[in-house]
Amino acid sequence: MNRSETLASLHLSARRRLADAGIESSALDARLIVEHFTGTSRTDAVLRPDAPVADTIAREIEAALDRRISGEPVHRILGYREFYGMRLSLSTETLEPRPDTETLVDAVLPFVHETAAGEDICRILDLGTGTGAIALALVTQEPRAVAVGADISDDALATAAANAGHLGVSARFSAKKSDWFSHIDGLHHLIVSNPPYISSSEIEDLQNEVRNFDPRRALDGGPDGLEPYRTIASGAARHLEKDGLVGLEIGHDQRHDVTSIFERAGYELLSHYKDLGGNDRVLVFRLQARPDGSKKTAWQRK
Ligand SMILES: C[S@@+](CC[C@H](N)C(=O)[O-])C[C@H]1O[C@@H](n2cnc3c(N)ncnc32)[C@H](O)[C@@H]1O
Repeated sequence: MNRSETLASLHLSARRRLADAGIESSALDARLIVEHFTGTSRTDAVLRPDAPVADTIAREIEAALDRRISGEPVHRILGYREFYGMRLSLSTETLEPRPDTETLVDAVLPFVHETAAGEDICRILDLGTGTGAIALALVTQEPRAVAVGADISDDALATAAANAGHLGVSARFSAKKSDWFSHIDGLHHLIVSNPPYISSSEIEDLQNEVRNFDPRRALDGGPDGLEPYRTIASGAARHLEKDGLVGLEIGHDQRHDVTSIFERAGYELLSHYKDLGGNDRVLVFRLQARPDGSKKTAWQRK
């Protein structure tokens, strides 16, 4: 790039560099990078194409394009990713939240609203919270909801707490260090989790962008990818309110395995959901045992 750049020339050269390097999403990634480092929007690119861009900024963009070309995902370079309409900061030990995970939020949100309407509160536990994505989406959508976001990573917990602060929901979100349930107290109406669910041996086959930039601890579900589900199935009942639910993201081929793990632990599958790509992605369970004969709520009968 030469050193007397305008917004339009930078957009064009960035797009060309990424396309020439064979980056699949070159147009989008180039736009996101240029907008981020110049602090401009799509409207600026249309209304002020000749706006001059300082050399220092052009050099930052060049460095970001180099990182993208060497395989780093664009949102890692930007340091944030949008999830459920929120801008969430990322850090070294957080997974980039994925659009598929929004399916889990959509699946449990009606229950969160219903519980909050009936109880004036809905207590949520998000196991393996990462950036806080799932818990923060739920508490921002339901003002009476409160959430504990648990993770084993200090870095992830600090990031989740900072994200809660930026979203103005710190009073209703607490980040808690816990090895799954090890440091969790109290009863929750809803337990949600998108645990690591890739088998250890499959991790080496993942796309470079996932394997090299998402933290291994966020991906590795043990020898068969199911270990975290076994741990959650065996511990959840001690932390669930009566009539509480467990909502889980799963790998596309794990519906039957995860269902039998939870059925063996005394749960029944209430519903399952596919992601936008048509893959099995979310399971919602409730405890089978109902010794007091209490009825399912309207939401649970749907
Ligand atoms: C697939 S990521 C999900 C992150 C986030 N919930 C999301 O959906 O974007 C799994 C998360 O589980 C956390 N984790 C891994 N092992 C854990 C454990 N033993 N106890 C608690 N959290 C754990 C990882 O640090 C990571 O943040």
